[in-house]
Amino acid sequence: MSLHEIAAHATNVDKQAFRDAMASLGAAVNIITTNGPAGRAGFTASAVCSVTDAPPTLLVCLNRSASVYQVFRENRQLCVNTLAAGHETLSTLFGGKTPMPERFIAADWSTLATGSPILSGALASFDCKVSQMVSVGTHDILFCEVLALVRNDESHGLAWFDRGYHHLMRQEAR
Ligand SMILES: NC(=O)C1=CN([C@@H]2O[C@H](COP(=O)(O)OP(=O)(O)OC[C@H]3O[C@@H](n4cnc5c(N)ncnc54)[C@H](O)[C@@H]3O)[C@@H](O)[C@H]2O)C=CC1
Ligand SMILES: Cc1cc2nc3c(=O)[nH]c(=O)nc-3n(C[C@H](O)[C@H](O)[C@H](O)COP(=O)(O)O)c2cc1C
Repeated sequence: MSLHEIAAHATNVDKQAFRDAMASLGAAVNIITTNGPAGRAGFTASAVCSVTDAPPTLLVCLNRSASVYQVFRENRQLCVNTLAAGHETLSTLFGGKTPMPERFIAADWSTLATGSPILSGALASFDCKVSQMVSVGTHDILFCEVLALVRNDESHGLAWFDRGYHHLMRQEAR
């Protein structure tokens, strides 16, 4: 019996029950981009989290069956672009099935340290090198060390909650 089979037998919680419960965890929405020897690619991700500030590191969970997987695996550098209110259409474009050139043509991009695309108007863009990749089930966890970043403190935020987009308003100036 493989480790995966043991894990599947050890729980009575099926995939759908897990997803239904996960739909109640609100999360930031991000477009993860890369450019390098393997080419340019990008996808939408809510599975992004801060790991440590020394060295500044975050993690991104990427499904190994995604069309973009090999490009990210080979480039080993990426940018986490945290989306702002108004980026819903862009998020859906990068959320699957759309050819890569059509995804990128829909917005303005620049570069910072690694050459990965930095999205104009993102709330924050974290330009990173991938320091470690760990496989868990269907996904790889990419640990990403932040080499450079830019912030935009003007726009409101965007959250993915209950399978839909929601705007997060900034506090009034205090
Ligand atoms: N971590 C991931 O890989 C995520 C994938 N998605 C994908 O986006 C599409 C739309 O998602 P929803 O409308 O939120 O409905 P959904 O019912 O597919 O997912 C509900 C929640 O379950 C979690 N989830 C979904 N698929 C997952 C996966 N393969 N591995 C780990 N967690 C997963 C996420 O927290 C998601 O928001 C689906 O195709 C889904 O697979 C969405 C969010 C996270
Ligand atoms: C709101 C939202 C959040 C998503 N979060 C993730 C994620 O965290 N990890 C992941 O591997 N895929 C996630 N996906 C799915 C990927 O964006 C999608 O599989 C990716 O664009 C690759 O699609 P493709 O294989 O058609 O190119 C998410 C999709 C949406 C709409």
